This record gives sequence, structure tokens and C-alpha cells, in this order.
Amino acid sequence: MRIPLIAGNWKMNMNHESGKDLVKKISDKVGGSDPEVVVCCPFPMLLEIGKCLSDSAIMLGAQNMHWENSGAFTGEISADMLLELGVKYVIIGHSERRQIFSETNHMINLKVKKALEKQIVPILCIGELLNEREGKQTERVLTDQLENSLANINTQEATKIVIAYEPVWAIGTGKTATPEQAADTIGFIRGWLKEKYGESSSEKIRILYGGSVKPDNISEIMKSPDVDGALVGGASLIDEDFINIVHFKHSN
Ligand SMILES: O=C[C@H](O)COP(=O)(O)O
Repeated sequence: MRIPLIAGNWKMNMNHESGKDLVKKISDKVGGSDPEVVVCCPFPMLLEIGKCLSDSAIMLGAQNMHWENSGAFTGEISADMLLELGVKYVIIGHSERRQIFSETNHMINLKVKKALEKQIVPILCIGELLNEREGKQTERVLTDQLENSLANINTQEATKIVIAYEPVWAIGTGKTATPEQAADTIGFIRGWLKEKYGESSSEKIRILYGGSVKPDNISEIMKSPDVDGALVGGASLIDEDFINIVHFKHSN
């Protein structure tokens, strides 16, 4: 039985005051039978936001990390640095990192491996561009991202990874994949995982949907049994919206 997960990705938004105010508002309202909840805030806020979350059910996440333990990597952050701040989850290979910062599947693979070694849960992002979907290339693109980002990751390690399927054309655009598109594509990812890691292990891997998730579409998206939660950008910055996403109603 996979535990649903709702992860908020603040991206490069908020400051100490607005961030603390936001987590105070949401942490009171999360717990009990809710899904697991993670807040991935910018690096400079991890310490303070982590303190605010210390008595809550919400876990702390980061948005990136480097694959080496230390060294001459100006501007980078190591897994050990994240651990010192209480980070439990880290987003890896977000499409903004792939597109704007030229991260490759090989770099992403190194980061996933390092996160696993350090027992930080990697949220590995994959997804196709609009022209790739229109050109019916979605499955080829996802296969390539999965094969290369998960290279040399064994079955036991794979069960600890969270995969976030984020069609790039749906990120921050207000254009959500239809529940059928999300379900079909996540079903395809589950099938790929089954081929690679076997049925029982692939059933343990959580797969999230990301891309313009809002309170009014989360229930439909969560209808598919293969969808285990959401990676939420814009709506994670608004307390009421994020809480309503966490408290989504099963519409089956
Ligand atoms: O990490 C989150 C995704 O990029 C989705 O962002 P969004 O909900 O603003 O579309």
C-alpha cells in the first residue's frame, strides 16, 4: 500500500517572513489521516522553515543538491549540508533545472544515487515537452529519462525513490494534463518500472503528477490508482489552496 504524498515546490519564491507565515498556517491543519506532506523551500530558508515544522507532520524538502560530498563546486549544496538542516526529501531533475541549467540525465542519475546513499528521498522529475507530446514522442522521451536517470540503481534502492511525472507544457501554464492523460502516462511509467524492477517492487514506488495542480482538479487527478500524489508549484504558495489540495476528496 503506497502512502499518498503531496509535495509543495516553492521554487524561487517567498522570503523568511512569508514562508514562516505560510508553514504556520498549513502545519496546524495537516496530520492524522492526511497524505504525507513535504514543503520544498529555497536553500536559505531551510533552517528557519525546518524549525517551524519541527512539531508538525510536514517534512522538509530541498529543490536540488550536488552529487559530490564536498569540494570546489561554487554555488552548490551537498547532501550532508541538507541533512544537517533536517531535509528528508530532495527534488532532482526538475524540468526547470534540465532546461534552464542544462542538467543532463547523467547528472541527475549521480544526484539520485547520492541522495539514496545519504538516505534523502529523491523526487525524480521526468516529463515531455509540448512538441514531443504532439509528435507522439512522450513514451520515447520518458523511457530515455527513466533509463538514464535510474542507471545502476538496484531494485531495493528504486523502491525508495519518488517519481514525479510533470508534462513540461503543463507547468505554471494553467494547462493541466487531463486526468486521462495523467493516468495513461503514469500507467506507462508504472509499466516501465515493472519491466525493470519486477511487479512487487514497482508497486512500492510512488508516482506523483505535477503541472498546474489546483484544489479544483486534484480529486480528478487522484482518481487513477497509479497516481500517488502531486508535486505542486504555484498553488503551494497559497495556504488555503495547498491545504485544500492536501485534503482532496476521493471522487471515486
Ligand atoms: O514542481 C512543481 C511543478 O513544476 C508544477 O508547478 P505548477 O503547479 O506551478 O504548474
